[in-house]
Amino acid sequence: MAEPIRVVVTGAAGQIAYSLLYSIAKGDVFGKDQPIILVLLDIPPMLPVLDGVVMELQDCALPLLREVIPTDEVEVGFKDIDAAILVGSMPRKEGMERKDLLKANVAIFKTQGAALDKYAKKTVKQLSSNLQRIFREEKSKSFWYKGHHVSRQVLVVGNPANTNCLIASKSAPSIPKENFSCLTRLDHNRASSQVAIRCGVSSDKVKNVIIWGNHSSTQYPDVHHAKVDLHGAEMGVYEAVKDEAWLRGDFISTVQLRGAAVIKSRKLSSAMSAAKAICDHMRDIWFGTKEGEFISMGVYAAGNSYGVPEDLIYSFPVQIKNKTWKIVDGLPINDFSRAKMDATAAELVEERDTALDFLSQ
Ligand SMILES: NC(=O)C1=CN([C@@H]2O[C@H](COP(=O)(O)OP(=O)(O)OC[C@H]3O[C@@H](n4cnc5c(N)ncnc54)[C@H](O)[C@@H]3O)[C@@H](O)[C@H]2O)C=CC1
Ligand SMILES: O=C(O)CCC(=O)C(=O)O
Repeated sequence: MAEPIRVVVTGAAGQIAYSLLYSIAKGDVFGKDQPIILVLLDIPPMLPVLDGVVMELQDCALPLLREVIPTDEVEVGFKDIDAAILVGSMPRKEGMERKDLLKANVAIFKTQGAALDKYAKKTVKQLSSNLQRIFREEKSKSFWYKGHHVSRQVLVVGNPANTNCLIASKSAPSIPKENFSCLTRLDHNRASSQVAIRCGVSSDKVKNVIIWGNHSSTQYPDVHHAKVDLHGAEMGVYEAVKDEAWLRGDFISTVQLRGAAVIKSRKLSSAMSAAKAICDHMRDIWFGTKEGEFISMGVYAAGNSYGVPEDLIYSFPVQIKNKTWKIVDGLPINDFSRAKMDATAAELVEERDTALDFLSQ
């Protein structure tokens, strides 16, 4: 059996982690033969709660789970990690926008980026030499050579996720920007599911929806390139749904505002579906996306072919192979889509500038 990998989850005493940790520990993310050391990072007042989570994980008697390390120290949390899932931060309450969390949360991601830079450094050096070797070996395979190899992955979940991810990455200058991504898979899953329900098919019959931009109410769920398998016949979503007004109206706003709708109803933000999306995101990084399919994730925008400003973490359609992600280039974009992609980019520029302003004070 393989050597154990070390996975840190921050905010490990919180509600998302409560669903997430079990799925990771039982092999849903990194594979059914991959032993795991789980590192649980939270703040000092939550240590007693973490003790309870450790007890429960032990009580699950999961064969892949080799060790559980609860801690409130970043130097323990981030040491030699193979994957970091940064959930820990404040969630919004009813009536707030996610960007209202900027001031409270961006400072956390600055500190954690700096800690990753410092304590995950050894593995990062290893990544750089891996990168060089892979680039040498893969030079002839043009498509994936242009992608970004990621062996030590940092996924930012805490909101506002895109901007927190950008700040964490900027605070970790020795770690390649390609190692950072933020979660928009929950929005992606919501969009697929809405189309599937509308068409009366299961959600696996819908592929290639795209979430462009920010994990916020300006995000653009786009189905112009998506396909539905409608009882054996594959067709475009517009053709399958036959209701352009819905696709351009309520479909988009339902996905954009779903997080707020869940908060209104549960008085707590999405947790089970967020944990499932984190698993989908990480599993696709580890094992690759299906042939001919793409998924959405927030990645560093440098070099994109869609005219999105470069110094942002923006959600794009992405394909992944051999732990190498690549933005799907060259999809045709109509005027309707262009306007929405630009609006969400503008919000991200504003969030980034506000965050940098807070951090410089
Ligand atoms: N990107 C996405 O799709 C989604 C993002 N979220 C975001 O995820 C975050 C967490 O949500 P929940 O688990 O529901 O919140 P929660 O309040 O249940 O748990 C958050 C945990 O983070 C801990 N924490 C706070 N500061 C920390 C720090 N500096 N280091 C380590 N841990 C720290 C808290 O003590 C708490 O245990 C929120 O910001 C929420 O808005 C939630 C759902 C989806
Ligand atoms: O909406 C929020 O602020 C928290 C949860 C979340 O990001 C979501 O449900 O999409």
